[in-house]
Amino acid sequence: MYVCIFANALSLSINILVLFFSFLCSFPILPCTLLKLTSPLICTMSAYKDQDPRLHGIKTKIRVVPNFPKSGIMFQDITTLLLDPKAFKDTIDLFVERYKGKNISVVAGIEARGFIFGPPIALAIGAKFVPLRKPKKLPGKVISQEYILEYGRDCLEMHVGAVEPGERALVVDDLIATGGTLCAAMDLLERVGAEVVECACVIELPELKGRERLNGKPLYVLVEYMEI
Ligand SMILES: O=P(O)(O)OC[C@H]1O[C@H](OP(=O)(O)OP(=O)(O)O)[C@H](O)[C@@H]1O
Ligand SMILES: Nc1ncnc2[nH]cnc12
Repeated sequence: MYVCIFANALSLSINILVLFFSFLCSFPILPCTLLKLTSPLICTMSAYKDQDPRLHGIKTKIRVVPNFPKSGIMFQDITTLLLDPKAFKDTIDLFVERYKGKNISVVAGIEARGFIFGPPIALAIGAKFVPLRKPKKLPGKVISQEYILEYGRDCLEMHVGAVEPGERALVVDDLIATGGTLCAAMDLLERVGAEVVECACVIELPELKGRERLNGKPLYVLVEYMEI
């Protein structure tokens, strides 16, 4: 009799499991939801993978100019995005939604295009804005960091005293290519004792593998551009 009760219980459990899985399969959307819940890395590093409806509009407003400033470079021109107030606002809003309430006290923007996106984000999240400038532009005492670009060499500088040890910083730029610029920016901030919480860019050129140069520091981008 006990064998019979056990066999019935087993068969009931199998039936419940079969019913549960058939139920899951009748909702094709569910596996994506589960993937989102179980793999935050995939979902948080590139907003595009989340398919926020605003992202398509942003991507379509970025103009690609072949062979600028040098032959072979596919230049990502964000000036066309700035011409569209909705797409520009959506860009800022997406970053603000991500960083509001994260206790970030400093937004460091990289010259020149990080100066366009950084200040509105800083104001909206209640942080100060610190410009990281090209050499000999800042009048006060500075610290400097050299780096190598997709098309040349450059250097970034930051005012001494602009950022205090222990501050939580967000680095903002329009684009990551090789990652050299973001590395230099993070080096400057970490040299004065700040904690870089994340780097944020509108565009990533994934083929240049800049993300891999950031020593595991999180990078959040809105759109990716593949050259092929
Ligand atoms: O990931 P990386 O290979 O370092 O390249 C990214 C950097 O290149 C571009 O700036 P650029 O140096 O052309 O300066 P600009 O904004 O002053 O024109 C871009 O705005 C980033 O700051
Ligand atoms: N392809 C690109 N477009 C715009 N800015 C860049 N900085 C480095 N590479 C770039």
